Amino acid sequence: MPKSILAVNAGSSSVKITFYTFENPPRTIADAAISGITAPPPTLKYQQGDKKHQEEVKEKLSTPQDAFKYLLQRCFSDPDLSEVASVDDLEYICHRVVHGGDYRDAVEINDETIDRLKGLEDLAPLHNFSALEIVRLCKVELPKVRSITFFDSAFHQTIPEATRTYPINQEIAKANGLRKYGFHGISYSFILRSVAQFLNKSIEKTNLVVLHIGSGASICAIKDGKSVDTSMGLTPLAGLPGATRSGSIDPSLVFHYTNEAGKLSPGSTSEMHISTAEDILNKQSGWKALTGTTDFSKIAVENPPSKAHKLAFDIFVDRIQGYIGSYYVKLNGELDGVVFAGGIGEKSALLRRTLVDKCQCLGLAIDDVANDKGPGDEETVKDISKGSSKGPRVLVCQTNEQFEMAYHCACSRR
Ligand SMILES: Nc1ncnc2c1ncn2[C@@H]1O[C@H](COP(=O)(O)OP(=O)(O)O)[C@@H](O)[C@H]1O
Ligand SMILES: CC(=O)OP(=O)(O)O
Ligand SMILES: [Mg+2]
Repeated sequence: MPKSILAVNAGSSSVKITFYTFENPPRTIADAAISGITAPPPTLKYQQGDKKHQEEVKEKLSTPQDAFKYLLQRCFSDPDLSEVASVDDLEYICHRVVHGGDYRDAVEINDETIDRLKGLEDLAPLHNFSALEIVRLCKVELPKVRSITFFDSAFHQTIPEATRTYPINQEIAKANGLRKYGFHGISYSFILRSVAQFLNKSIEKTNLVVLHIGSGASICAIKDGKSVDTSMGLTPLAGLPGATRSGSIDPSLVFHYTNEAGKLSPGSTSEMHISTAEDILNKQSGWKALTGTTDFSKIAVENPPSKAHKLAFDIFVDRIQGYIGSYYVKLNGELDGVVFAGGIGEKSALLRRTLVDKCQCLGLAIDDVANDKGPGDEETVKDISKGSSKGPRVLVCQTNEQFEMAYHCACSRR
């Protein structure tokens, strides 16, 4: 039986896995996800071909490792999933790790790299912990399967020095790795390749402003196929607000918010240390703090249920508009398109319409029918620009981080 690739995308409250055939391009075999690890009961979503299934999980799954083990077992024991019946069917496991520090590329896990990854955990405990726990688990429990870690930050290694440097003491900055790294790069890499192909252009000649907006949101300026700026920074907290994140604020704010800011947060564990300030700005802010919901589909509606919902929507539009303007100028107005991606970017016609309206002066215009319809299931990129528009294209791209990892794994390791 030909071997397969398993791609893992672990967050703090969810673990998504996808099995692919080990071929170029990879083909999806099955998709499974556990969400709600931090707010039990956890939910399992499972998709294999046309078979879709969702259920509450009875077992206690309190860590990402538990969720990952449960998902593997579930898939291996499915009699309809003969292509992946045991660990012996796996050639590679690809892991999405958000913070890759100075890594410019994906790395294979061995004793040496696992030590280097430990250093990254200190830089971004909140974002790397779950993924690295699963990487460690695979090394111990699935030692025969090779693990590759792909980093969100690697795509942004091309950001120029003046953009990535914070104006602080440079000796301290260098010693502690304090600079802009940027994230969502696995997604940006997928979007760039897909959009360049859609526009029939070479990647090296493609200039875009891309919005990856989901529960974490960021925006990226791509010039000649390279990231030249992005809104997230040292950590994924900077830039745009998100489901529970504040995005950029005056850094002094948090010391006026609470005098406990520098203390360890109650959410810290013996393995993962997080300050109260980080906890407030990463987990107790954003849409949740403003409206009580983390679900942006309840906020992006024509008639918002409260003033707070309307304010949350307007704040998001305001911040994104500011970045689009800034990146348009950084790209010297020479952009092929503005691309909407991520759960919100792909699904919210209202947000796309509102933003394009606000950016009319840049020549952006959409076709309302195409925008309302959005992309079909099998449509990776959809052009929603107005037919007569001479400005940059307005595009929607259904991004896929798991596929991107499997694609690079299959391309480079066959
Ligand atoms: N129709 C919609 N309108 C607005 N937001 C939506 C819609 N459908 C889903 N979303 C939002 O997309 C976000 C999830 O985005 P996604 O990129 O899938 O997640 P994650 O960032 O966790 O990977 C959630 O905030 C969800 O509410
Ligand atoms: C980097 C980041 O914010 O990731 P996510 O959107 O998956 O939370
Ligand atoms: Mg995501």
